[in-house]
Amino acid sequence: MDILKVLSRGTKKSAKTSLSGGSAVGKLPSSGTKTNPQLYHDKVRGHKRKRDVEEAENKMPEALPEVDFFAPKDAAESKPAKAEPNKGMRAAASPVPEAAKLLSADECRQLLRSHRLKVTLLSKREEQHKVKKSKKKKAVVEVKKDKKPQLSPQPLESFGQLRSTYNLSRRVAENLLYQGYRMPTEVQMGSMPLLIRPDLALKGEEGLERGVDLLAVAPTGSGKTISFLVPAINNIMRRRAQEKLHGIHELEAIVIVPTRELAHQIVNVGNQLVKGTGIKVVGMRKGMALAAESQEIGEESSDEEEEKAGDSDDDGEEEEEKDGKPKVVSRVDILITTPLLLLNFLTSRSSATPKVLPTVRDLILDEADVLLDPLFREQTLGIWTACNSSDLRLSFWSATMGSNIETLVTERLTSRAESLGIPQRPLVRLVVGLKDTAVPNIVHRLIYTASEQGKLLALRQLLRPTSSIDSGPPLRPPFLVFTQTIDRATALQEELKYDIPLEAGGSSRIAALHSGLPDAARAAIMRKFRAGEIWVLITTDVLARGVDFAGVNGVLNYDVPGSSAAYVHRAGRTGRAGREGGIAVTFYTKEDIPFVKTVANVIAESEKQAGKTGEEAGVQQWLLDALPNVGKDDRKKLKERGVESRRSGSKAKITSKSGYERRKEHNRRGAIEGSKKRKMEAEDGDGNGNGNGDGEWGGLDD
Ligand SMILES: Nc1ncnc2c1ncn2[C@@H]1O[C@H](COP(=O)(O)OP(=O)(O)OP(=O)(O)O)[C@@H](O)[C@H]1O
Repeated sequence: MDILKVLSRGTKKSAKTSLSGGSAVGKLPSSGTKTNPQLYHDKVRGHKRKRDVEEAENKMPEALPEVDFFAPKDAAESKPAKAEPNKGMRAAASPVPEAAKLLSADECRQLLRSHRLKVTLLSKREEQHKVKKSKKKKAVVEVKKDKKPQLSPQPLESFGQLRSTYNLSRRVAENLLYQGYRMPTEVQMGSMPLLIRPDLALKGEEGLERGVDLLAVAPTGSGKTISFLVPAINNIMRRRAQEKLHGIHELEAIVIVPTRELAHQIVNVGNQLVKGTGIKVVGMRKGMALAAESQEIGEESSDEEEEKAGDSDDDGEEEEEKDGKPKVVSRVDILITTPLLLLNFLTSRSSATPKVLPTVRDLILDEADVLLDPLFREQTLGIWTACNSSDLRLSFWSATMGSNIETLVTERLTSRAESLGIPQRPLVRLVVGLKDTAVPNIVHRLIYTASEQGKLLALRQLLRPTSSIDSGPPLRPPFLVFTQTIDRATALQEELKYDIPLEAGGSSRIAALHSGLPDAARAAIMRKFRAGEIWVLITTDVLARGVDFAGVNGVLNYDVPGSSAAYVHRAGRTGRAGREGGIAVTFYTKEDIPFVKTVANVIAESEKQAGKTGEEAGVQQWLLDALPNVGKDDRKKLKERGVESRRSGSKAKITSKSGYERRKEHNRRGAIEGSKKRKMEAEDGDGNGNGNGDGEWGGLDD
């Protein structure tokens, strides 16, 4: 069914011409056109880069799997033609090894610079001096007066190098290639060598070649997930091969994420990458227990149960434990969890002291800035403390990272080393592009709608454009709509559910997902949205971070986000992996004017980065000049609570009914309830009605 045609029913122009002029449709993220996932592939680098790309493409096996962006992962798996085109496919997909070759210091520097990759050593001054000295011994370090030293580690030029130069497990390399990736994204270029073979990536850097802790800041949708999963998997395999530990399972890596949806997604990606390696990637669930120190090991779960836990390839519709007893999962190598779930297990009452996880060597914080924000901080730090191995390697990942988070991480690493009496591992920061800006390949629109009613009208117009593209930016389904609160998400869904024509699926095409829903309902909605059954998904910030819907064409901030970081993450749900044509629209009303400059600034900065000026820009200079600055206190309040008037009261309501209609409806409801009550009281023989009754429903306060 043609979504565009149905949604534009009743318009004079054809869907093709009236919506976006035909050719633009081909460029939408949902069209699945192959794109270059590298965001910064400027032509200045010219011939060399171009040749690299051609080489990478020539090396690809012919029978690559097709990517169907909306196929649910399990459905895609079950289609033999797509999942395993022929038996020899995996063998054919083996990456072609390239001769091991390291770039010179100058080449490294040039390549990193051309991809806007900046690598900085963030360790203590004494350590910097050490590095400074090592410069004489041909180290690749630039130390400028008071500035932190820049490093130029070996960048990953192609996935083939992972095998040849960095000795990645053949199986993992094949699994990676089988995903259909052709070339590494910038964050993969910068981080994978550092995490897989620091001795090679940082050859010549005294004190760094034994490994570093990493703080990586890279745009949304730039492939951070495999950047941390592949090294984590490979490190487990390498250590076990070296120590001749075959067929064992031990919890060696933990990935902490802020939401269940993101956890399920990472489990799915992990399961693709560990196929055939014997490694188990498991998502933490309520009531699940792990083999941890100071814990009495209970009855082991059956293999069947473990298979289920490890191989679930969905959005998390697993069954909860039925008997209420915790299930001991002894066969876990990599655990993906939200902070509270794991902390609850570590501090559960079954043991007097909190449990520790001494076997964990890799602790990964995905969306680290939110995990270390006051909201999650105690929980995250609790897990960090429980991982007490002296070999622990930490990595922190996000598209946004405030300097307060950097300071917190640095201090924590120092105090951890001191309390365990171990040398502090150097901390390296990797930044792709300009920190804290939105992904450069999307379009931004900031639209003034004056009032709440105006927002509804504007959204209806976007859903069913009736004239030309001048009437609004081309926001095409499937798209996400973000509201400030759960109540508003639910109300907006109620309001819009009849806006999609019945023959197009009607109300089933629109859904609301928020943390107030049970797990199973959340998972079902995720699955349907991925499958293309839901076209408009209304949500809160619960889906703002990390969640990867490859073919989402746009994002609508129905309510302004509470911070610039929230804007970057919400907008980043479109334009994933370098896809062009994504759009982020933000509505604002009179009430938002005191706060909207935060968003306007981040849009302006992102567009400057992307080289968009003048007419192309979503925020004009005059608007930036006209909007009032947002004070520090207001910024804080906005981040914590959003726009106050939208939390409760009449302004918080989303409805197209007038105040008069709503009062009438409310009174009618009240009258029915009152009459029922009176009837019941009469039946009970209490004719006085206890003084309640009609007085309870005095109408709405507007
Ligand atoms: N080298 C690559 N080439 C093409 N696509 C890639 C590559 N690496 C990852 N991807 C795809 O890019 C998409 C985004 O990846 P991922 O979810 O890891 O992004 P992210 O950087 O973690 O984003 P966010 O900051 O929103 O969490 C995924 O669909 C993934 O399959």
